[in-house]
Amino acid sequence: MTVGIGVTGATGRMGREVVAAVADREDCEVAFAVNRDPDGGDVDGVELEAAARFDALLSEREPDAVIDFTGPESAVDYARACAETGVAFVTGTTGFDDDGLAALEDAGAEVPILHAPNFARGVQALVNVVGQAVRNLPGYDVELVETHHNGKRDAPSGTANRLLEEIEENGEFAGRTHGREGEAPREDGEIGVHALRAGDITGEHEILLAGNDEEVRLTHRAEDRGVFAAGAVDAAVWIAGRKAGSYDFADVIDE
Ligand SMILES: NC(=O)C1=CN([C@@H]2O[C@H](COP(=O)(O)OP(=O)(O)OC[C@H]3O[C@@H](n4cnc5c(N)ncnc54)[C@H](OP(=O)(O)O)[C@@H]3O)[C@@H](O)[C@H]2O)C=CC1
Ligand SMILES: O=C(O)C1=N[C@H](C(=O)O)C[C@H](O)C1
Repeated sequence: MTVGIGVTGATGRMGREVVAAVADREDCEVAFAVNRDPDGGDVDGVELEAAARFDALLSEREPDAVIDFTGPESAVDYARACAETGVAFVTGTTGFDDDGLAALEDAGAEVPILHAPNFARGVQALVNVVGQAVRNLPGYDVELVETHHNGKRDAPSGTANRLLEEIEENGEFAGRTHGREGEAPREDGEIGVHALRAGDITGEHEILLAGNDEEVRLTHRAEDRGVFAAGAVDAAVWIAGRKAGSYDFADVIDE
């Protein structure tokens, strides 16, 4: 079976990668690719359609899944449209507020929804090991540094927030300190969080644990956005045809 995939934000940094990743595989095909101002253009030879026609395209082309890397507002709109038409929805978009996350959860009651802040398999491995490191090193100072390109909207990154949740679940901490300035000595138990934005850096996350005259640095560096696109396409192929529910990238990897 060939999995038909609709792509949103198709002219974005990630949308382009997703179209290319789908085209590279034999088990799926692009059902449609939308952006807000298609202007007769294409991505990798795939004709662009107007995002305003998204709902109509779901009915006309009947994709098995949609892959979305856009912004939190549009991702929620796209998820709702998929829920109404019975199409599975995979989103790598980050920066959702609580209402946005709740809207994705609601859509998951109608169709399969998979939301992951990072589709790199190495990041999933990092999430798994960071909890163990924190458990093994109680009382060590923890700092997280994430570095991304200068066009990124949200900070800290979705991945950083996921890693912070894992850190907090596995140790006793006083809270997060976002950057430091002026008279700002480190408080016991705080987790320092630092977001760097420069150039076209794909995405780096480092957790530093220090104490007891030693330091541990756990680092993931994505060298190409293709790694995220490949994971998202794996997720779309995996989710197509599944029952309604809210899924995670760990479900794809662990199966
Ligand atoms: N989970 C993961 O592995 C990864 C997640 N991301 C996340 O993916 C998202 C997109 O990142 P990136 O590709 O770099 O961003 P870009 O800004 O390069 O692209 C975003 C695309 O989304 C579209 N878009 C934005 N807002 C709207 C809207 N209101 N309605 C319709 N379309 C909209 C834009 O479309 P148009 O061209 O029409 O303006 C644009 O093509 C971010 O949230 C980022 O954090 C990024 C990389 C990996
Ligand atoms: O915006 C990006 O580029 C990325 N965003 C994701 C995030 O916010 O964690 C994942 C990746 O690091 C790239």
